[in-house]
Amino acid sequence: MRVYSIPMRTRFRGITRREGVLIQGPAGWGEFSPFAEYGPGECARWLAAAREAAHDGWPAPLRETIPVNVTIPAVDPERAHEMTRVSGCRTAKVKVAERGIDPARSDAEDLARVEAVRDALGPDGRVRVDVNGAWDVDRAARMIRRLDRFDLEYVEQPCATLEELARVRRLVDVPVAADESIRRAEDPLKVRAAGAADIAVLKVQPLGGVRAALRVAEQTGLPVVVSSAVETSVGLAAGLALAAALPELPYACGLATLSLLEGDVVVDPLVPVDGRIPVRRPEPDPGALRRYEAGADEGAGWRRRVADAQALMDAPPVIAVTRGVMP
Ligand SMILES: O=C(O)CCC(=O)c1ccccc1C(=O)O
Ligand SMILES: [Mg+2]
Repeated sequence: MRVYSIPMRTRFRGITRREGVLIQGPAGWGEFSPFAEYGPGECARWLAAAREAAHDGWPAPLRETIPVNVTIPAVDPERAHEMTRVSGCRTAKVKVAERGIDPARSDAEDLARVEAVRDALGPDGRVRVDVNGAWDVDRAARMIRRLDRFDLEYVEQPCATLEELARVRRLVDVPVAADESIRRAEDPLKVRAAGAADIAVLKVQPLGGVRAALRVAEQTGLPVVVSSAVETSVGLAAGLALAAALPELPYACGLATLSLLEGDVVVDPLVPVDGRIPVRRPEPDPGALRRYEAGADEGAGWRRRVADAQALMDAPPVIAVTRGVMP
């Protein structure tokens, strides 16, 4: 087990270093990198994904390369333009509604950032925005209409609840994608029943592995966008395996996130070439693992997190009988 700590190039979700654990098993390496605010219950699913990678491997791929979007954090318009241009991607996902700033200023900055990204891509590029649930229904309807001046492919998680997503979906023409409503929900399948989304954003670690995510894809019946949790190439490889195994892949995936990190644990990172990432599984490099090895305190904290998640996974499922959603 190796614990890594890699500085972020750009602040993302309020974090400036990405940390996690890499485990090795007979099938290869797996990544366990839940964000700091996730408790043991959620972490157990992230650990199941790492165990699948290390012990079972993944279903056979149906495609050799995966089209991807560049991910643009809440940066100024000049930086957003530059990041889009150098990515080589023809689809961009722009983060909007950054927390902790005054809404009027945030709305103006979001419009300027999306305008810059549209300018960098030209008229045939695709632009989607990710709100991470920050808007209420009125602000969502108003902002989606204003941002759609720059022609939006879809809007990801405009509001926090399923009920709000369903209302926004009826108010605007831009398709709605659900992310947190799937990845942090007790029952990811409620999204479809609620009529809350046109598209499902699926992430391997929060859903408990490639096979678990494939089951969610099948059961929601919605078109899927595979996205990363901002992982090293070890974690990204699992996302590529999911994208490669899906029967249909109509959208570019959010797997081009390595450029948000200052480095990686492999020597041949999973980065896009002409907007696509080849489906492969690079091995961690001993030198890179040493370079980004976490300090003793962080290492001890992560070992404890793994042990806590492990204990929960091995314990008998106390609530399984009342849930009725077990596969
Ligand atoms: O989808 C992408 O383009 C990149 C991944 C991404 O945005 C993300 C990464 C880590 C945590 C949350 C999110 C998110 O989609 O909200
Ligand atoms: Mg999202």
